Amino acid sequence: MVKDLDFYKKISEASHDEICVSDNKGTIIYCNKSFEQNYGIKRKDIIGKNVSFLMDSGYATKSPIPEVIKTKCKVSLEQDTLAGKKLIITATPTFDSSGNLEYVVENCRDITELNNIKNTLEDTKKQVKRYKSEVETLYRTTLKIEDTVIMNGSAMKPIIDIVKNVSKTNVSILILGESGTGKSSLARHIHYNSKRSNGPFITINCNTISPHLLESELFGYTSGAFTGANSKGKVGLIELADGGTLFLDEIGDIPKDLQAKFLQLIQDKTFIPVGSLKEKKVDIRIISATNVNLLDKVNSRAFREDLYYRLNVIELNLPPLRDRKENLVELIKYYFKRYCINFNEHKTLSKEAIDVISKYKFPGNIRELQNIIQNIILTCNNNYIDVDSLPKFLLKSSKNNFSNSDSTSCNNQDSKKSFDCMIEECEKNIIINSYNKLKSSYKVAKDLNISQSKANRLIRKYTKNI
Ligand SMILES: Nc1ncnc2c1ncn2[C@@H]1O[C@H](COP(=O)(O)OP(=O)(O)OP(=O)(O)O)[C@@H](O)[C@H]1O
Repeated sequence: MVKDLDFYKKISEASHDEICVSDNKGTIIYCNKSFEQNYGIKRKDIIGKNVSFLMDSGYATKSPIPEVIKTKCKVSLEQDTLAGKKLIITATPTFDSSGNLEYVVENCRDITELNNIKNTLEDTKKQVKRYKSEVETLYRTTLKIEDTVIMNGSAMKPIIDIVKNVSKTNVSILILGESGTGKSSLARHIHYNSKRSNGPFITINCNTISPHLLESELFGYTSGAFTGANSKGKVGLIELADGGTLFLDEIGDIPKDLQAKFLQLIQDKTFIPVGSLKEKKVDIRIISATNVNLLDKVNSRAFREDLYYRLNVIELNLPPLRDRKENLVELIKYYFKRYCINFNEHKTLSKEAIDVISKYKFPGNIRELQNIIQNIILTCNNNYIDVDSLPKFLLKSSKNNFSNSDSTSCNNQDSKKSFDCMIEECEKNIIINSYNKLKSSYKVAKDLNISQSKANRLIRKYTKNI
């Protein structure tokens, strides 16, 4: 059925997209209603004028029509109008029966809203990034996570040298050391000195999340993955670490059934959320830490050997504080100054007092040192803190350490006696340190895994003069 001109005019007028037609010289001969809205100009003011009028009078910044006239080909471009619209214009040539250019038909889509959505999305992405870093800052402040890492001294030098070399790479690092030696602090130090420092630093403590929640907390889950799950699904901690560092603390406590999933994560940086069939990829650096002997766990088949070697590309062994003499002195000075500022105290610690404190064995490492320094600042009434103002257990431990070396040398002639004597001295130090720290025979028994009657007997034997 042949339709009349009115029919085509109606269609063109109803079109949400702009339609504009010029002749082969660029003179506008038709435009629909959307054109008026896009450019903020009445049809009567443009029809019969050359398209260049739009640019000359500032209604538009460019037009594809001159280019189509020149090339006789279809041209598309993006443009901003005086009316504040963002448009995508496609101009197509039409030809007469002899192949000569007859008209240029412009079709134009308003993408202002789409563009706004795109900008909002970008803003949201930026905000998410900002929130991530704010959460990290809050987390660090709430948990009073210390940023300063004091790593001077000969015992720490080999570690610092390795850290300098590996910080800029993406290799996996395994940090070993007793509790409180600074494994988490070192992991953060590596992250904040790496190319990933602007990305997130996410810590997962493998023994604090309950084993049946661990997989979904780490790898996330899809909607309806299990009863009680959030209906929208949840992004796991591993995905939150994308672009940054994932710190796996207490790595030795990863349940055996999750170790294969971790192996895939470390090898290919991919994982499958709980309840999903689709693999996800993340860009992460993995640092792990433990205070247990992981090789023992490998030997007893509690820890996968292949996972152990993937985690342990670089191994850093943090020595206990008692083996870091120069570092220990710096730490005493640093924390004394820091806590004096915190407590608004103006106190000084004598050189001799520092010497006595540094002879203590610090079984609880830096964490114990922090407690002892706070205790000294808050319990000592003098502003100048000398040896005689220090807690008794520090003086005792300092004397014990001197007498230790005496007893060893004086018994050198009688090797049997010397050996027994050394064993006794060790026992004495362990009991005194534990009792001074825990102040209860019940806790000492638990700490040292001995019966309470044995703990009582040894405490009586070694502490009668305290
Ligand atoms: N090199 C350092 N200089 C100054 N302070 C440090 C240093 N290393 C650790 N600390 C501080 O010592 C405390 C214990 O450190 P951290 O938590 O890193 O030890 P850890 O070995 O990870 O302990 P755990 O095995 O119990 O988790 C923290 O308050 C930390 O800020």
